[in-house]
Amino acid sequence: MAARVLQLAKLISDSAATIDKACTENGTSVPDLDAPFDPRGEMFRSHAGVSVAVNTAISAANQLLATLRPAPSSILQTSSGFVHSTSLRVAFEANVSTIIKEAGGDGLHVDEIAAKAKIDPKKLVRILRFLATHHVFLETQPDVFANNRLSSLLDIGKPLSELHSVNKFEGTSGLQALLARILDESAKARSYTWETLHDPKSAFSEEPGDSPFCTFIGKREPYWDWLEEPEQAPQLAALGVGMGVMDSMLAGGAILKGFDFKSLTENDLIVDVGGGVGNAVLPIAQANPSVRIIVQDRAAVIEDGIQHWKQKLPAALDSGRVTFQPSDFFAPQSVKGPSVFFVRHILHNWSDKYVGQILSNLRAAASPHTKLLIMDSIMHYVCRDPAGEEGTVPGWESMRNDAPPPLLPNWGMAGAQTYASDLQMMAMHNAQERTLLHLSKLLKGAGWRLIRVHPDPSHLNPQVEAVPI
Ligand SMILES: C[S@@+](CC[C@H](N)C(=O)[O-])C[C@H]1O[C@@H](n2cnc3c(N)ncnc32)[C@H](O)[C@@H]1O
Repeated sequence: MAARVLQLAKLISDSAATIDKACTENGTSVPDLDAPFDPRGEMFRSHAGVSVAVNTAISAANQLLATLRPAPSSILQTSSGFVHSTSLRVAFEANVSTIIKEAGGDGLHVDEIAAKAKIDPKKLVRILRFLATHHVFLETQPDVFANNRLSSLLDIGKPLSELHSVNKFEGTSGLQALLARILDESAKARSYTWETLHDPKSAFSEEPGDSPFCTFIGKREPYWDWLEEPEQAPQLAALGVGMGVMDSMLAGGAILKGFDFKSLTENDLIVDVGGGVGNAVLPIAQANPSVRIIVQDRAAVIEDGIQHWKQKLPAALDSGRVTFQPSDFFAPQSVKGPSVFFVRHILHNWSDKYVGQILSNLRAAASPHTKLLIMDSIMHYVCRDPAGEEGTVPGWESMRNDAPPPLLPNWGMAGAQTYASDLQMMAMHNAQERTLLHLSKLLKGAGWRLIRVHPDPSHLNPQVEAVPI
């Protein structure tokens, strides 16, 4: 009997039928894996029922793989997961996708790719073959490689001749900038996770200086401080652009589908706390031409932010409606009683001890009418959720949407990105993503009450709303 295997296979074939029917009815199609990435090809995901069908198929396919593959082979494959990131880094840093694209035609011989990349073709070919086996690049003829949907995302979209500049990511979607950081210092930091968790000096620490990243660089210097070293200028610039990837992935102004930013008037003020270059509030400023916005961040980031807005929305800067302000969120907040304190991708960079300080500083500056809006991933248990008191918060029900058995309740591989992000926070900052219950307790401890969750259609960035107690 292989009842479970048949059950998983049926979930996959039923999902495929749902996707096919939706595409046929809407005149769209599932993009070809062998063709370069085109954002318009993602249209099919918005048809009714398709996103659940896609998640079901992804979750079931991975469970089927784990069920059918010999267990020793599965665990060996998992143990060498780093080969994916190291191989991807070689292809990325050597600009292989751009070299292939600029050559035109149906693919390029590895000797020609390697000559342009100035690396040994005998070594490069094995890396490209490993990646092609995992659906990144195509080997169209022996030793000839072409771009496919995944490998084309390694191309920054600028000519090869411009890819040596420090600001090569400026003006891009940010995906490649983020890849650059993940494949470099993040990957290296993560490989020191065990050493850091095992060492009595760092094992139970909540300090950012005790992260696996610090073990890797060999000094207790938190990531944000390291980024400010003059020799890390390209890394700092890339991270600023990389943060914008969340916005390009949340196409269609998804940030505006949660909290009602459009109802704010010229009497309202949003303070984007730790706002970086102001990527998160840019769509808000575009959609609402009245609301005033202050973007606060470390002094080192402010000038990048101003330059970013000079390109994207100069009128907002010129009118003074949007301003940048150097600020430290561990010091008392200088802006009192704004309409909204907006905190995106900040709390997940800090351990509970520091999140308590950030939230308390904001609470001390809040008026009774101030709303606190937090955007971070919300973690789910892998098992079914017994839904404690957080289950009564408006919006939570539609966010916690368990997968049907025999799939993992948290949708397994279909939702795995948030778990990777959680461990990324551990590696770089000794910090974490949180469950709603965890966040609710931290809010309460700092004088805030959780009142609503605005689920995000893409599940990447729900908005959590709180008010002063
Ligand atoms: C992950 S980024 C998020 C940026 C922005 N909120 C967004 O969503 O695009 C974290 C930001 O926190 C800023 N930051 C780190 N420590 C800070 C501090 N003590 N005070 C203010 N900002 C800080 C960093 O400079 C960085 O821009």
